[in-house]
Amino acid sequence: MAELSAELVLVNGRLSPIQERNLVRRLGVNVLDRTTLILDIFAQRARSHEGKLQVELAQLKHLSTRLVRGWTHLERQRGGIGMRGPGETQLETDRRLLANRIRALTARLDKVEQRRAEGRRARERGETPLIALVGYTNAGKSTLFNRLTESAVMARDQLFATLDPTVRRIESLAGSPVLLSDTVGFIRDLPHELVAAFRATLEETLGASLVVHVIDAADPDRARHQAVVEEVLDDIGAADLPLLRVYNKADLTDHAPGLERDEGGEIRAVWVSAATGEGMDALKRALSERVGEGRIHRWIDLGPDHARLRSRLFALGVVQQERIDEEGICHLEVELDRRDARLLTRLGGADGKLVEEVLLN
Ligand SMILES: Nc1nc2c(ncn2[C@@H]2O[C@H](COP(=O)(O)OP(=O)(O)OP(=O)(O)O)[C@@H](O)[C@H]2O)c(=O)[nH]1
Ligand SMILES: [Mg+2]
Repeated sequence: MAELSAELVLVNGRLSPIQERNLVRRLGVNVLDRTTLILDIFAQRARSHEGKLQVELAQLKHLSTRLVRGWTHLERQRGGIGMRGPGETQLETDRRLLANRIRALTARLDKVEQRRAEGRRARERGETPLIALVGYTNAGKSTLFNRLTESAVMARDQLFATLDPTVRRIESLAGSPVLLSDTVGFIRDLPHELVAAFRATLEETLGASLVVHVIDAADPDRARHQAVVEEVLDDIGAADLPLLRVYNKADLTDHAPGLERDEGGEIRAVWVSAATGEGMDALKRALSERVGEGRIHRWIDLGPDHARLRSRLFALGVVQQERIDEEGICHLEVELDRRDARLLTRLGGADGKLVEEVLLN
């Protein structure tokens, strides 16, 4: 946390134009607000093509809001960013060029995102369950990811060490293969431009069968950071996915590594140290116990009045086999996420009721 907070003391909050100009003079830089700073860090960390595009786009969008709002007083001091058209002030030229670049980047990002969505759908069709690691920045997600996959994703004591989602296949975690994803860390008061920029990345999480919330157990701000992450999950619509809380860095606390269960025997949390490897067996047990939980695998019988439901199930690609008996009743073997089943209840009427009774019970 140290890296950013020293600078934040200086720049947090909105500055008046006069304060801003004085700071520009004193420091000789234009990096003056929290968003610009975070974006700067993001720009240094982005590795993938998509990550770089997302950061550049967010930077330009942010710059353009500042051009409109607060930069007129700096107009004469700056060189500007391109050739001035006839009768244009420098500010107008800057705005026009920015708008062009933003459009071009948006178009390129749309394409990249489309390709990634296709990849995600292909994965879903493949039906290998996805476990998504999420958590506040610096909680230890990448270290844990490396432990679980025995791979070497960059783990560092710095904010946003990971910007691009990484997905690996683990052959034998829950007895059967699973996919594990490591994603960008969340942060308190993430400026809304950034939430928008990384929405696509965060939405990877929505495809997960199990969300693993990695929490830095030794963080003095633990409760607040934990709440922030769960609010963001709520925001992107991931609140009703199965969630497992993992308290990492147990080595820095008095708490023993291992499983915590509630009175009903349900796993409440797991304490681990990704750094020392303590608690990893307990974590693996918890993951395999919980990952199947969000899946429904059963037979459903559909009469002729359930044609709509039948076609929706086929469209979702969740039908494993179909047998039609002499009375014309379709017996379908389906395997799907509880979440998808819940969405199907929106069909309402007899279809919704059947989903409720047969799939969700
Ligand atoms: N003592 C201790 N340190 C740990 C543990 N797990 C991770 N760390 C350290 O915590 C720091 C952050 O770890 P990362 O794995 O990069 O954290 P992250 O959540 O991926 O961070 P971002 O990608 O920035 O969101 C690194 O210095 C790790 O070495 C642990 O169990 N114990
Ligand atoms: Mg990381």
